[in-house]
Amino acid sequence: MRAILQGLDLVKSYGHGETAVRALNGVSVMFGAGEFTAIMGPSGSGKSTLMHCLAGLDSVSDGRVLVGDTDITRLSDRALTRLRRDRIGFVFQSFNLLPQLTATKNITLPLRLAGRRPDPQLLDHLIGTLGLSGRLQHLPSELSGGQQQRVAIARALISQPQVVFADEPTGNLDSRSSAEVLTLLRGITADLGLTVVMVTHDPRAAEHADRVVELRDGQVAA
Ligand SMILES: Nc1ncnc2c1ncn2[C@@H]1O[C@H](COP(=O)(O)OP(=O)(O)OP(=O)(O)O)[C@@H](O)[C@H]1O
Repeated sequence: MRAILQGLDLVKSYGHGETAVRALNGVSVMFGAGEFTAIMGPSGSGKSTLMHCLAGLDSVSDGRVLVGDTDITRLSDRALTRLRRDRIGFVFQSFNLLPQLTATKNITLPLRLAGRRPDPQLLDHLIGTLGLSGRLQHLPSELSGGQQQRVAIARALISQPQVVFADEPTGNLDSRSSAEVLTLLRGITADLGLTVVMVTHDPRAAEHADRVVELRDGQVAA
C-alpha cells in the first residue's frame, strides 16, 4: 500500500532538565492511502501529541513527518499552513461549528475563506450521504450532537483533503449517534479514498477502523 502519511522516529519532549516529559519517544508509523486507522492507548500515552505532530499542528523535537513526499517538519510556517489547509481535514470532539452560521455556511466557510469555491457535486454528495438535506438552514444549536458532527465531517471533506484527522470524534455523542457518525465517516471516506487517522478511547469506535495503533508511554506498543 502506498504511504500517504508517515511519522519517522518521532520524538516530542516538553520542558527541560529534570522535569522534561518525553510525550513521544521514537514513534514510527505509516498510514496507507485509503486506510482508516485508530490510535488508542491509556491517558497520557501520547495519542494527542502524535496526532498534533502528524497534522503539523505541533512541532517535533526530532524525527520527520512525511505527507506524501513532503517533509512537513522542514516547511516554513506559511507553507505548513497552506499544506494543512489544502491537504488535511480535521474533525474535533467538540464539533467547533460557528454558532451564528447555518449548517451550509459552516460547511463552506473555511473553503471560501481560502478563496476556493465548493465543488457543487461534492457538496450535494456530502449533504446527501451525511443525511443533512433537511437541516441545511439550521443553526448548530438547532441540531443534535450527531447532526453537528455530520456537519463538521462535511466541512472537513468539502476541501478535498488527502488525510483526515479525527480527535475523539464521538467523545461528545451517545452510543447510538456514535455508531451512526462512525459508520458514515467510514463509508464516505472509503468512498472518496481518503486516509483517516482517528484518536479514540472507545474500543467500539476503534472497531470501525482497518487497524489500531496502540501507544504506551510514548511508544508504539508491540
Ligand atoms: N503542552 C504540554 N506541556 C507539558 N507536557 C505535556 C504537554 N502536552 C502533553 N504533555 C504530556 O505528554 C504526555 C502525553 O500527553 P498526550 O496528551 O499526548 O496523551 P494522550 O494519550 O492524548 O492522553 P489523553 O488520552 O488523556 O488525552 C503526558 O505525560 C502529558 O502530560
